Amino acid sequence: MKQFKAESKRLLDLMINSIYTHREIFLRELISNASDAIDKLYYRTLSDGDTGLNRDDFCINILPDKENRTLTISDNGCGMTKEELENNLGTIAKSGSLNFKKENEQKEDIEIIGQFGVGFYSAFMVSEKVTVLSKAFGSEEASKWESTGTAGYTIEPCEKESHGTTIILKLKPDTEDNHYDEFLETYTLQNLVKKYSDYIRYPIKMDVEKSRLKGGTKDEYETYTENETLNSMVPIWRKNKNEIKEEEYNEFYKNKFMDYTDPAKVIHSSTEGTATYNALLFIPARAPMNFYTKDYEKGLQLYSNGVLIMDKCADLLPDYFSFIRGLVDSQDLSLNISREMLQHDRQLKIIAGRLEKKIKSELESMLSNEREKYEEFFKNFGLQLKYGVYQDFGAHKDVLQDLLLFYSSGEKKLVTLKEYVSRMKEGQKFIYYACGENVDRVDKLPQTEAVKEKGYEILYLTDGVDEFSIRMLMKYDDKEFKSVSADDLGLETEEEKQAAAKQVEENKDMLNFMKDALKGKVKQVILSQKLKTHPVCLSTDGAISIEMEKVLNSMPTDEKVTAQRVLEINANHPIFKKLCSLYENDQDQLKAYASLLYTQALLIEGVTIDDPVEFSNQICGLMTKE
Ligand SMILES: Nc1ncnc2c1ncn2[C@@H]1O[C@H](COP(=O)(O)OP(=O)(O)OP(=O)(O)O)[C@@H](O)[C@H]1O
Repeated sequence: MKQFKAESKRLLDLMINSIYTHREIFLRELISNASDAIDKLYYRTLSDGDTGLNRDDFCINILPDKENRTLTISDNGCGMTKEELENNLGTIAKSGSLNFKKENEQKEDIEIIGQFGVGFYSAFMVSEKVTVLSKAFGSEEASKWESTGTAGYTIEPCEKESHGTTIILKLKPDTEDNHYDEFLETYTLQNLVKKYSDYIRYPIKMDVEKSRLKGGTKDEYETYTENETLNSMVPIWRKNKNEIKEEEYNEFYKNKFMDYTDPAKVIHSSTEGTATYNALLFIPARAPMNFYTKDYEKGLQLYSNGVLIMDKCADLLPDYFSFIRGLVDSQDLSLNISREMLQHDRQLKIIAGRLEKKIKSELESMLSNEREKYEEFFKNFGLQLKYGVYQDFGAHKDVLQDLLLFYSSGEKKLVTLKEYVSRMKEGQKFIYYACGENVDRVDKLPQTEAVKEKGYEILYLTDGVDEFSIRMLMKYDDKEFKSVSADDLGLETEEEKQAAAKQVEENKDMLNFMKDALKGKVKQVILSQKLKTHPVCLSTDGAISIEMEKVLNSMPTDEKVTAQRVLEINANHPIFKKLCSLYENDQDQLKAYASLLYTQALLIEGVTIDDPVEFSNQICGLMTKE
């Protein structure tokens, strides 16, 4: 049988130019390799007993050299023999690290990063020549591997004092669009280490030039060089919860997610089993400025073995919890070659599912134990939860319904649906709600009179999305929601209903006359069952309410919707008698009255009226009538 031959040159070309989208990750890859090499030697130390090595001596060094345009990354890890150099760096997709992992599978705490055998070649994205000097631990000889990329490589013996590997990158010349020399800037290198390799477990060091006040002077400065450790090494999320102080979490959050305020809540969880991960999540104390805009990007940082894989992994959070900031670190992820994407999202789905449950239970416990704090949270992010109920055709309503708060007419504060139901009166069939711009306005709505008179609580819905969410919920604890503007509020007895029907029948002609006078603006004019002292109000027939009409029509589309309006008149109000008498004696005046009453009802609902000037003239007409 013939063997396939890897077209090395083409493969390398492919590798260099198409695997990675950000060339800056070459540094992450080389540092990860160095960390793997140190890990391997360290494990050997553990199993072979005394090798004369001390864990504290292990480190990775970065050395930029602007004059020669080189960037050197060196480690004092296991190093490579000539054969290993040949095997590992001469064969694309050959990973010594993967072999090591397989051979040491039974050992605990192995956190080797490499697995694909391609990361090293990312160096060619920024380098015209790569030189590797390596000396295997315990060997006397060192070798030099050198390559300019697709043309091949050379290996020859060389001098190297101590064990480990030194990689020298000769950076490509700058072009108009590509400034490779940015990788020689201290600032860039510091940032890249912080971004991708902050939690590598060995120190990553670099000489950094600093300035200080010259001894004995007050305003003279001198520069000096300090060998600085660039990474913080210990990921706070891997520490034991009991050992972390609140301030430590807060500082971490503020630095990492660039917020000025301490988070409202820290959620730190570690899980083993089907998915092993550490998660450190935060609920911000305030919604970011752009939170409710298109610009806001949800997602958690995703680390694999302490190396940053993705800055905003959206799949880890459902939209309704998009306010959560934080990170997840897992060894179990199926990474693809570039570590820029995940291969299969099964593992990710399991983690996301667990996180969702965890976030929900944290919110629930905040709601029961820290009510004030929860209300503050709800002020910031409640809208997102309400959108969540409405989104995806209500698929998430069960998850979210107990996290919602609405203002209650009875309690005069925010209440949960559960609390509302627990206080429902005997015989109360529905959960009542009323919509409007703000609590004060809703409180004054004439439609609320009859329900209030019964001593029933009403939920005041003041956000545009509220009624949509409530309609999506349909029921809570088997109790239907009912708008106070609905035609049948379920408040009357059978006799009351019959008496009302009789009264409507008796006044049918007048009510129809008024309807015609309003020229199609209302579907019906009826005698109201919900008004007690107020003369008039508006209700709707059909699926769209006045509030929904307002919300839908405020959206930037050309299509406008209209709620089917019903004008309700209070038969117990003196105006009713007046209407009856006008119907008998002055039908022209009745037309004007119908229009006036309708406009008043619109104003009460907070709907802009079409012709305020005409309204004003009509009122003045009445005011000056002798
Ligand atoms: N600094 C180093 N010290 C010792 N061995 C190294 C070093 N860098 C690379 N190697 C060896 O070369 C192999 C290939 O490295 P490369 O970065 O291409 O792949 P990898 O790290 O195994 O996998 P991945 O593509 O997932 O990063 C490694 O598996 C390792 O055996």
